[in-house]
Amino acid sequence: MSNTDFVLAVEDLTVSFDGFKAIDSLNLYVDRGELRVVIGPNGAGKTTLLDLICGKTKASAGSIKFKNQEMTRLPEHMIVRAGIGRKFQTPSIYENLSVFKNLEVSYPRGRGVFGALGFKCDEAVKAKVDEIADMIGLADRLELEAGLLSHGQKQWLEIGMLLMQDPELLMLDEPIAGMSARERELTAELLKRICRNRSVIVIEHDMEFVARIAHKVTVMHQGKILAEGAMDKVQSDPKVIDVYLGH
Ligand SMILES: Nc1ncnc2c1ncn2[C@@H]1O[C@H](COP(=O)(O)OP(=O)(O)OP(=O)(O)O)[C@@H](O)[C@H]1O
Repeated sequence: MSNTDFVLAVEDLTVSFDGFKAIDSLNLYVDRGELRVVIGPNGAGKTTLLDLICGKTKASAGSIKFKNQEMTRLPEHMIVRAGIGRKFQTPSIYENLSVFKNLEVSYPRGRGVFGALGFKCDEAVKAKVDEIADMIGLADRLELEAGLLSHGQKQWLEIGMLLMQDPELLMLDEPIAGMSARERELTAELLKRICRNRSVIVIEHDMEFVARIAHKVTVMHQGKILAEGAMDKVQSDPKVIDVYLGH
């Protein structure tokens, strides 16, 4: 494929586990500044797709281009460095460190030879922490121990930790699981702010939330794309109703 303006271009992507194709010749194109939601029944391959993009799982065949650079042969840390951030379902914050420290240690400079926790905070890092804390709504919680945050706030902190690395593509797996209605609302607002200057891929089952945030929806089924487009178009697609929404 020639160079494209897409931030992410996935082509003919396939991964087999013992002969079973969890992802089967899949094509996916994500624009800069786009918020894409991936939906589909259990086992459709949604999580596996994100695992492939972030390098956690290696493709059997096909191509994943991020800003026109091939990712499929890169190790995970190089993919992170290229600008792809991934949040898993279970939060991985440092519970006994403050919100400030959690953000500070996530600044890329902190991963040096002295270890993540050892480096000195300078003004640039502090400014970044303040900017991100503001974005995730935790500016007035900076000194609080992260373990004392609410479930929703912990999820936002983890998103903030990813944002400290300024990813151009952020991928989130079911970000509102276990959240209250108010936290869901705030998360929708947060995601809208985040995609102003980066692309976001979200896996989600809650259709009300999907409708609120998605620019475009991709429906997966059996490792392939069943439908793709605007939410209202996808929602009224008989194929989608048949395999997913009708259940
Ligand atoms: N490492 C693996 N080894 C073997 N099979 C796997 C592996 N990872 C995923 N699979 C299989 O691939 C299929 C797709 O799984 P995946 O978790 O990607 O689906 P999903 O759409 O994210 O589902 P859910 O909505 O339940 O999270 C499933 O049948 C799963 O059992």
